[in-house]
Amino acid sequence: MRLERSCKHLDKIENIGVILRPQSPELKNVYFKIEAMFLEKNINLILEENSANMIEKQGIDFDTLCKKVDFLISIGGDGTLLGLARKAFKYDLPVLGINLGTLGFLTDLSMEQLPKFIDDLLKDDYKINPRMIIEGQIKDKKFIAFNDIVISRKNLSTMLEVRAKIDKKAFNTYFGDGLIVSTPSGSTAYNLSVGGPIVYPLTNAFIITPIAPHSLTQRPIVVPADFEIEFKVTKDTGAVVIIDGQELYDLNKDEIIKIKIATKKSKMLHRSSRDFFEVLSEKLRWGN
Ligand SMILES: NC(=O)c1ccc[n+]([C@@H]2O[C@H](COP(=O)([O-])OP(=O)(O)OC[C@H]3O[C@@H](n4cnc5c(N)ncnc54)[C@H](O)[C@@H]3O)[C@@H](O)[C@H]2O)c1
Ligand SMILES: Nc1ncnc2c1ncn2[C@@H]1O[C@H](COP(=O)(O)OP(=O)(O)OP(=O)(O)O)[C@@H](O)[C@H]1O
Repeated sequence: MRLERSCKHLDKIENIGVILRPQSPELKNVYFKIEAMFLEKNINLILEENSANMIEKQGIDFDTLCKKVDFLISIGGDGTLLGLARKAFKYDLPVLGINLGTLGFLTDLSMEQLPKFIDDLLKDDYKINPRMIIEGQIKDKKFIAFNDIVISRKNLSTMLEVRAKIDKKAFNTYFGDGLIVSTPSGSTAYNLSVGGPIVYPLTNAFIITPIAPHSLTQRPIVVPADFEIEFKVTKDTGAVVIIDGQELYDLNKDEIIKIKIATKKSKMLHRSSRDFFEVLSEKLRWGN
């Protein structure tokens, strides 16, 4: 398909690391089914230790796991895959999502599609898409986001005032509930709910979308991937920064959060037939 880019394929497929959705011991039987499907093709699954403990199996810690495996599988929903993609990023390992969650927008495969996918995998028929990652920094604390970084008001009864600079030049002051800085992959998450644009996942850009802005002219803006952005909360009303809905930091008055696109990309393993517009149609009911 046009615009599709693929990373280098895997050198070998012998060992795969597995992470299960937390607090879901009911995934035990599903895991055994998946393990049997891979074992039949002489591929070993190795469980990460927290997932293993949850279903009373043996596992190894995440760092050791990443040194042993050829790629990683998340079994759960989008949240589990997001958590895994963020952790796998520094090891440069591709991640595949098997969907046992509710929406499963990012997760590629259903249990029904898995047997064919394993056959295709062994025929080198799959794709590894590069996904843009956002890097954020507040003082010395650095973090990464796959979907989005949200600057949100902490106090429900007051409005947030956030000054924004692009490439060190002031460009806007946002008044409202906050704002979302989203990657193209994250554009279909919170960004979409507050009226932001859907951006094709492999586009080289990121999106700044105000949340409930108190001005009719405040609109989402799509900016090139090499811009560096800074935000500063200018009133003492209390603000929080939320990364992919999973990590949270306070942002005090006059503290600066710096945001830019990481030079490295995250790697998502997909069926070669996966098509973004089909996902929109199936999951978001486009055209229905
Ligand atoms: N009002 C909202 O829509 C809202 C509010 C808070 C957070 N979020 C989103 O939730 C994300 C975290 O997801 P989660 O699954 O861990 O939490 P969650 O379980 O609270 O899920 C939020 C929903 O967003 C979906 N989702 C997540 N990433 C997506 C993506 N890239 N494209 C389309 N849908 C996606 C999930 O499947 C789920 O249905 C955050 O990154 C943020 O974007 C959305
Ligand atoms: N590694 C993780 N770190 C933090 N939270 C996580 C992690 N994995 C999963 N969660 C959280 O657990 C909850 C449920 O997980 P998940 O999103 O995978 O399932 P779901 O909600 O059934 O599926 P979906 O997100 O596709 O609707 C989510 O709120 C998610 O953010």
